[in-house]
Amino acid sequence: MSMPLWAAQPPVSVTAPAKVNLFLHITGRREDGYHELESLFVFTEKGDRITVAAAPEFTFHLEGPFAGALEALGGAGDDNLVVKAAMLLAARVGLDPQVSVRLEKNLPVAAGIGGGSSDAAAALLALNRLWKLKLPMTELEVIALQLGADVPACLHQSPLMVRGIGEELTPVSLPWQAGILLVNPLESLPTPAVFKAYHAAGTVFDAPLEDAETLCANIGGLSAGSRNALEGAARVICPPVADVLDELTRQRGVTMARMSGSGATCFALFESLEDAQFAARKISEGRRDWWVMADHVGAGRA
Ligand SMILES: C[C@@](CO)(OP(=O)(O)O)[C@H](O)COP(=O)(O)OP(=O)(O)OC[C@H]1O[C@@H](n2ccc(N)nc2=O)[C@H](O)[C@@H]1O
Ligand SMILES: Nc1ncnc2c1ncn2[C@@H]1O[C@H](COP(=O)(O)OP(=O)(O)O)[C@@H](O)[C@H]1O
Repeated sequence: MSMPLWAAQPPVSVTAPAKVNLFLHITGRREDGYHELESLFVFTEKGDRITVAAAPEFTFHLEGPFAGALEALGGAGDDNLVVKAAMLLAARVGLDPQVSVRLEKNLPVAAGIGGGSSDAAAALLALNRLWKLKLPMTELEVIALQLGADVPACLHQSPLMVRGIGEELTPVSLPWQAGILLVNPLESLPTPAVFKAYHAAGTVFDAPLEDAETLCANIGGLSAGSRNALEGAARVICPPVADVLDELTRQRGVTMARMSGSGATCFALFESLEDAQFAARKISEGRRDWWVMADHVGAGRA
């Protein structure tokens, strides 16, 4: 098979960071069953890693500490969101997907931190560069939404207010930065199961916030004036969520602790990265069966 013109390009690598919902309100439900959200998304620096390179034919290679977990959930082949993203983008621009795609899976799977969504978004960003497509963000967002509700937001990799089912995006500039510690009890929690439990517990939708930007301007206000609407449901179907939150709340320098997305990953914000790293060491010593990751979040561009 002949090689395409862009075959001389060097490989492109893009990090797929963890997405953290600092708050997650559910404001309604559409007729197709999807929920309308109001949520503040922030992104870590560390995450999965996607590398794409020109190749004679399409290949997909999965590696990293959570490759086995993803394989067990059936995500090692054509169902991987990275593969789907590559196929969708190639079809959209009329190219043969002659590309090798490598995914280093460092983030836990089905964990409320959008690993799959972030991988799909990173694959779109990487291929947009490798294939020199220069598609604008707005066009990538339309393709991304076909891959999952969270995928358009994950293209941005910086703080956003997210509404609708995930397609209404407002970049926010947070006047603070914080250390963050993510902890997952290593029980995967599928998103649809959590939404189902949320309904079983009796639905009370959150009212849209009057001034979300002011609420997010400081962590105290954010903690007191918002919540994760799925946390109660996740605690019921996955009791270790409560243990993780108890452990996080107990750490030195914590300013806020909460679950992210549909769980089971929970996060704590700290005054500094050092405090988050200290707590990471302490928690991993006591709970070797949990996944922990310290990083920092905040700021962002307006
Ligand atoms: C809940 C959130 C919050 O950020 O995150 P995660 O916990 O998945 O990380 C997201 O909205 C998840 O987005 P994403 O993971 O892309 O969802 P999709 O694959 O599109 O949908 C998975 C399932 O979740 C439910 N779903 C998802 C999004 C939404 N706004 N309403 C829903 O009801 C539906 O049952 C759907 O079948
Ligand atoms: N690259 C990928 N990484 C993670 N999960 C993936 C990927 N591709 C497909 N999936 C599937 O998507 C589902 C949700 O995974 P993930 O995005 O990690 O969850 P969450 O949105 O709760 O954080 C999993 O059941 C998994 O099988």
